[in-house]
Amino acid sequence: MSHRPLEDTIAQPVGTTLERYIMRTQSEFPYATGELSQLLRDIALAGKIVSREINRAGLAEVAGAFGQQNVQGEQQQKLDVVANIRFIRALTNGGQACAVLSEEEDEIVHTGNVQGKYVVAIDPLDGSSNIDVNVSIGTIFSIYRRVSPYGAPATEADFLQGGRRQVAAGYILYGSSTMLVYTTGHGVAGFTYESSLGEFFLSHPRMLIPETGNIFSCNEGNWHDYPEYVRDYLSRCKERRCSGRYVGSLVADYHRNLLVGGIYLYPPTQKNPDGKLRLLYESFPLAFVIEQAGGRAEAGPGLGRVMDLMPTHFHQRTPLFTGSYSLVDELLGMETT
Ligand SMILES: O=P(O)(O)OC[C@H]1O[C@](O)(COP(=O)(O)O)[C@@H](O)[C@@H]1O
Ligand SMILES: [Mg+2]
Ligand SMILES: [Mg+2]
Repeated sequence: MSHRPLEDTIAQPVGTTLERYIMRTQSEFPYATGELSQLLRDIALAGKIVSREINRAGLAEVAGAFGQQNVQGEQQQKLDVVANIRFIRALTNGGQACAVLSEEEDEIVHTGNVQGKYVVAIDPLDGSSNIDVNVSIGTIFSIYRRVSPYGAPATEADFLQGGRRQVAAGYILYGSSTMLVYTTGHGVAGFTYESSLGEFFLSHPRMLIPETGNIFSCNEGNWHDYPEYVRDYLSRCKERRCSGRYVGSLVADYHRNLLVGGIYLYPPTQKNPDGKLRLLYESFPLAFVIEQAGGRAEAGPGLGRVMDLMPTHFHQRTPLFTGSYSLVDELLGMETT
């Protein structure tokens, strides 16, 4: 039996852990006093726990519906509730977040950390319709520095600051591997979870989306509801023999396009005239990441960049067109042709 020379084993670096990367890049954070670093660690910790829960998704105790509806009128899945509890608990115990706004909660969740300088908006489990069919799902998060006074509970204003006031944002993808991807406004980095070591390792430094791509991603079942410019754009993609790819989990469709180029579209439909996706904990964080990766995120012709939208309420929705710069540019150009 041939033994790998010890040198080879020792020579193999384990890589940069998330912990080490956060410490190394902490100086980039405004106010760089370690609180935001701790917050990112808390999110990563909850992500590891939720990843473990998701790996057991087929087992009765975590499979299926929870039997309650959330504020969006959607049936909550058990894992929606589990993920929601795990993230809120980690953010509460971590001490840096004074409040959390979650897709699964009607109102702000005050953590009791009134000295905490940050608030977090979160989609604890994205792609809920795919949980029980073993298809990739995710978590999406957005972090703001609070504007309300320290020492008092957070206020609505802390969450309605607008996309440009995010200090950090990202997502966790629970797929063939579990990945954490985030930005603090200094580029985008991706980390892959090595569960046997319980560590996220830097696997995708300086993520940049290709300027163009050959993939369009949307639920064509809504074709008849789509505005004409969207149908025209999709027809043009098909004439160009682009590939249609739609997982039905925003994080999974978005991540694929971020790596290989492409465009994700969730236009307004009759059922959702403002689009389906939520501004504060789906569109804003993914818009921040895609812009930092050289891509674009738009709400549609005449509505402008997602990051420039000013929110008025917690669970508001927005159309979303995001991905490779030239593909989104082309889509916006359709309206006038
Ligand atoms: O079934 P549809 O209408 O295509 O919608 C799918 C979209 O809805 C979502 O599932 C909404 O997110 P949640 O699962 O967090 O509610 C996205 O992940 C996905 O892109
Ligand atoms: Mg979602
Ligand atoms: Mg969700």
